Amino acid sequence: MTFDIGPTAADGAGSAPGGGTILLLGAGRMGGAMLRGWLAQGVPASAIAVADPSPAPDLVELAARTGVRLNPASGAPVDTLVVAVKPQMVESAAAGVQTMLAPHTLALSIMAGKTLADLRRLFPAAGSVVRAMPNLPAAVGRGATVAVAEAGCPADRKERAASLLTAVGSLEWLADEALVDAATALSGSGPAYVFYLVECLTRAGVEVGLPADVSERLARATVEGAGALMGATGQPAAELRAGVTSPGGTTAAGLSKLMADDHLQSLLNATLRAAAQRAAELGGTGPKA
Ligand SMILES: NC(=O)C1=CN([C@@H]2O[C@H](COP(=O)(O)OP(=O)(O)OC[C@H]3O[C@@H](n4cnc5c(N)ncnc54)[C@H](O)[C@@H]3O)[C@@H](O)[C@H]2O)C=CC1
Ligand SMILES: O=C(O)[C@@H]1CCC=N1
Repeated sequence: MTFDIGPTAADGAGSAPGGGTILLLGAGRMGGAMLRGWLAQGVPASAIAVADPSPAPDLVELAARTGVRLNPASGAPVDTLVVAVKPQMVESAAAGVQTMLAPHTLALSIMAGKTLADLRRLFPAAGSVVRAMPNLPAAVGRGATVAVAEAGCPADRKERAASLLTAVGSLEWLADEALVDAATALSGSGPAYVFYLVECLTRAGVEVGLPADVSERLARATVEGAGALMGATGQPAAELRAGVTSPGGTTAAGLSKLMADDHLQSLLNATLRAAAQRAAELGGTGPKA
């Protein structure tokens, strides 16, 4: 059985984002979010196949409903291979897709830590490789992604990568691959820091007397609303903060604790350093755990 998912970009296939055939290797939280974004942006389901040995029930349902191929037998090369497995899994996952790589194939990775050199070693027959780092808000079309292409990557391959990445949010191309681990620490991992802030605000609300359920609703709505306001106005964060802070008021009293001695800044500096360091460790053949 061949891996028959329609015409290839080399055949002049499709004007949909991404164009040509796509194999998504790993469709968990991030891969699944990207898949949903592509479908929402009009990438034909018939052009997409997913390889995942343990697909979640909602992914199985999505594939059945849309016609995305789930775990078809391997065969003919694809135009774009999107690598969305855990970095610790990629050595074994890569072995199964070697026959789907050809000079017209773009290997687009979203794995933390794995470098362009790693990708070149893992997918030697792919014509081009691009390393990207999206984040989980891609699930609602609000991802923030950075990407870097290997030297000499043709413009049309970068455009193909860009169309798949911008289907789920914003994209910044980085000229220096060394910055990807830093961006991973900030925007890749960043949503978790924000969710933790909501958890902490909830507990702090309880500490000052609010019922837990009220506190959680208020904490969530505050972070959602502040983010939406920042997005809608485009104003600098410091300006927006000043707008909340009446001289001698409650916010100034609260911030006098939050901003004291730059504790939070130091903590975030250490947080990003640790995350970037971990990204660096995940590169190469990487640790197993
Ligand atoms: N979760 C996040 O917020 C972000 C994750 N990433 C990157 O995305 C990648 C995936 O992360 P998640 O989606 O969070 O993980 P996940 O665990 O939700 O998904 C990984 C998927 O890979 C599948 N898988 C395992 N072995 C496989 C194999 N041999 N062949 C094909 N599929 C296989 C699993 O069944 C699972 O569905 C990682 O490399 C991570 O660094 C990047 C940005 C953000
Ligand atoms: O925690 C991780 O390794 C992945 C990469 C960025 C967000 N999640």
